[in-house]
Amino acid sequence: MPYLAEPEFRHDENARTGVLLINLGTPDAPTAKALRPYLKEFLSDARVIEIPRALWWFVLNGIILNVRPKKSAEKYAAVWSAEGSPLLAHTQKQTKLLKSLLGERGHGDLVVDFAMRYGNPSIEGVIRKMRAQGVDRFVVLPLYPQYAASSSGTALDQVFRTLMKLRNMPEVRTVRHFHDHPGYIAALAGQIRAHWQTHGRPEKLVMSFHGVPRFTLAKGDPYHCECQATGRLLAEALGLSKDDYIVGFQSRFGRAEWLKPYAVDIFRELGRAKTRRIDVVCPGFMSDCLETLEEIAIEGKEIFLTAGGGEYRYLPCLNESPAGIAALADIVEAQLGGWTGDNPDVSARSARARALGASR
Ligand SMILES: C=CC1=C(C)c2cc3[nH]c(cc4nc(cc5[nH]c(cc1n2)c(C)c5CCC(=O)O)C(CCC(=O)O)=C4C)c(C)c3C=C
Ligand SMILES: [Fe+2]
Ligand SMILES: [Fe+2]
Repeated sequence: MPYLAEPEFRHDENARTGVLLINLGTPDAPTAKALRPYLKEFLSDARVIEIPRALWWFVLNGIILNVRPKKSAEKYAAVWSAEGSPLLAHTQKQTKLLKSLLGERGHGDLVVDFAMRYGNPSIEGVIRKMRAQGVDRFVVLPLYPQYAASSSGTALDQVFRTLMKLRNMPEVRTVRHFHDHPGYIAALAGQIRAHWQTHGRPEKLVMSFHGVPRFTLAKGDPYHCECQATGRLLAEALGLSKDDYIVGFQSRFGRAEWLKPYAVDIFRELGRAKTRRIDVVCPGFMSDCLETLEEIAIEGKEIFLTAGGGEYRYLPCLNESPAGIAALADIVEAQLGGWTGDNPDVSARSARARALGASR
């Protein structure tokens, strides 16, 4: 087995705990040239595209990678900022803020970092970096509130693939979802309530989640149910009745049926019904990204207004909001049980080593 190079084992070092946040990843630039390798890595993942590999290889390499990079690059260019990709910029800031909040809560010894499932910084690269900093206990937190095999599942796969290459296996705790976490729901509700205090309430609140192929539901993926649960809990927190809100699914890819109702159909139908105002939130995304800023804030608005709708307001994701960061800190803290302070094994070992040294 070809192991990765690791620091030499030391008797006298305490275990260090690391928090590894994982997000999806994003191209290095909003250009077709940068999109191609990013899409190739993403769409070659068997957790994402579940059709026979040989057939998919021809479709991906023969059609998709010749057409999609240019089209997607134009969309990315519409949301790219001076800080680069919004997804990357938000994830970087969230990591910093989380580290500082955990420090304020007495966990200043934690190593906190982030990696991307596709593109840079890679999961393997960041795990190696954290190992070099002495981390041998990992809390892994994919930044997806709802579990899907195609998001959280594949992020964890990549962590485990990396661990397979380590001789000295670290301890690992993984967070598979937080779709019903009270802090997360309260953070979402607080942000929406604050918006309504200033701008009044809409006729309908649309909660748009990233879609997945419909067949994954029948095959046991909990994603659909977790999105519905988040929607219900958020509506309860806001005191909404069934008629006040609707849950939909966006970002359909390919021709297969995906989870319904499709967000685009909701926008069109609410527009046709001359809805006075809709507010749109994307609770499944912890950060604004291409899917929220382009597909929902720009395209969705156009569909609604063109169909005859009145006012369309897109409300940002949690991003750097203090309540969102506090929810992440709560989730991490819940995983730290027994992992903080000195490792008794190591303390005993180093005391023995010191005693031995003194007696020589
Ligand atoms: C929120 C969780 C996500 C799930 C579940 C998910 C499933 C999924 N996605 C695709 C295809 C694409 N998604 C793309 C972008 C994208 N997807 C998510 C999140 C989930 N995807 C995010 C956060 C982003 C934005 C990344 C960014 O850089 O801002 C893209 C790339 C863009 C494009 O060309 O449209 C593709 C492709 C599938 C097929 C899938 C489930 C099967
Ligand atoms: Fe996606
Ligand atoms: Fe999209």
